Amino acid sequence: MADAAVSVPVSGPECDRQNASRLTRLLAAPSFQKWAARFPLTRRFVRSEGAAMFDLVAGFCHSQVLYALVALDIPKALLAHELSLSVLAQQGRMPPERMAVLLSAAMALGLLKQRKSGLYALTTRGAALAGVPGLAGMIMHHDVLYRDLSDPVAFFRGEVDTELAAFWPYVFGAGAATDPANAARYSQLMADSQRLVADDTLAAVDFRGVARLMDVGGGSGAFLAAVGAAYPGLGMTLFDLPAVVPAAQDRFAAAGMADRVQIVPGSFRDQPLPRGADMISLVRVLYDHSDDTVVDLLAAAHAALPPGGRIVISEPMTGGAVPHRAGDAYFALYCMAMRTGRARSADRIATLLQLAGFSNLRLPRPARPFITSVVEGVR
Ligand SMILES: C[S@@+](CC[C@H](N)C(=O)[O-])C[C@H]1O[C@@H](n2cnc3c(N)ncnc32)[C@H](O)[C@@H]1O
Repeated sequence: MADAAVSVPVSGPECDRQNASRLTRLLAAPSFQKWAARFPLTRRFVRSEGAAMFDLVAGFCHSQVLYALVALDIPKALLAHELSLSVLAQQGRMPPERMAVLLSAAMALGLLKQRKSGLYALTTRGAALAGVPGLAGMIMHHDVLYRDLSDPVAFFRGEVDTELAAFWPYVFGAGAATDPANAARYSQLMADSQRLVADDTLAAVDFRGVARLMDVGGGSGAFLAAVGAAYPGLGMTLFDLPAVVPAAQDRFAAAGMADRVQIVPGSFRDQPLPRGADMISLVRVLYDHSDDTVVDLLAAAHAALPPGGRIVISEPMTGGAVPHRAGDAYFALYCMAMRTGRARSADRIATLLQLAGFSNLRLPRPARPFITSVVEGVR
């Protein structure tokens, strides 16, 4: 474990002892906490703050309960049948008393419930675990991020040789991302979770009047297939790495869209983007890359669009000046573990778009910031 010694300046613009001292120190004092926990006007607040603090303390156990449930396929099994402890223990190959601890933990987290008969069933939240596309896959690949975060101080200091970066080999450049098996693995994870992202992007952006949409870094085409289904007259271009795009052919053929889509293999780091589209989308692409790569990519998008052409960025974003849990306490860490990645606020993305020459920026309020947020601009 890395040492956590801190040295702070004793005075000056970087250290305000006066402000920090009064209320915060009072709140932290055990004697004040003891009094506030009993005083009728503060009692409820102190209890709920205590419970919220304990949730943070125990959050890593909650994640592992979730992981075990999914790894043991319990949500899927309970979607098909309500089951007894002994059946679940047998299926999980563990003693019933240990399975009972897991199931009680899942009940405490609101994922399972137990009938009077003793059978276990899914709650509404548990049903999401079984049914939300891509959620199980996302949870299962967290074993990698969990290892990367095992020494969090070293992680934040940048001293960990993170494993997550190897899961997304293109962060090391297009030349490192030529293995089709690896490309298929990450593309499947992305495609599985794309439906919700596409739903929220379609709700935030009006694609009417667009003749051709080019999805850059479009993976195996799940986003274009969703937009193409909603806008039957739309022409489409998919641009992604050569190891990735072959999977898109089958998707578009199965959706009866093959004649509407042009598939262009290539790397936006090494070549200009194809022209001919009047709208470009970048869905969950910018946050994989450093500012330098993003500046070049947005300039390439600007060059590829005609005047009046539109650009849409859709990806999970941070809260900027108002940090939020999904963006700032999850995606920001995830992107950091990818090494080249960086979660950005909508304002920061809007600034980068402006620097690339885009105007008329739109930042619609996201419906579900943990799924995606959107920023739109016009060339
Ligand atoms: C996180 S995935 C997102 C895929 C898809 N847009 C989605 O949301 O499901 C990032 C995509 O960018 C592609 N990509 C990364 N580097 C690239 C490059 N240099 N040129 C073209 N595509 C690239 C990857 O192959 C991958 O499909």
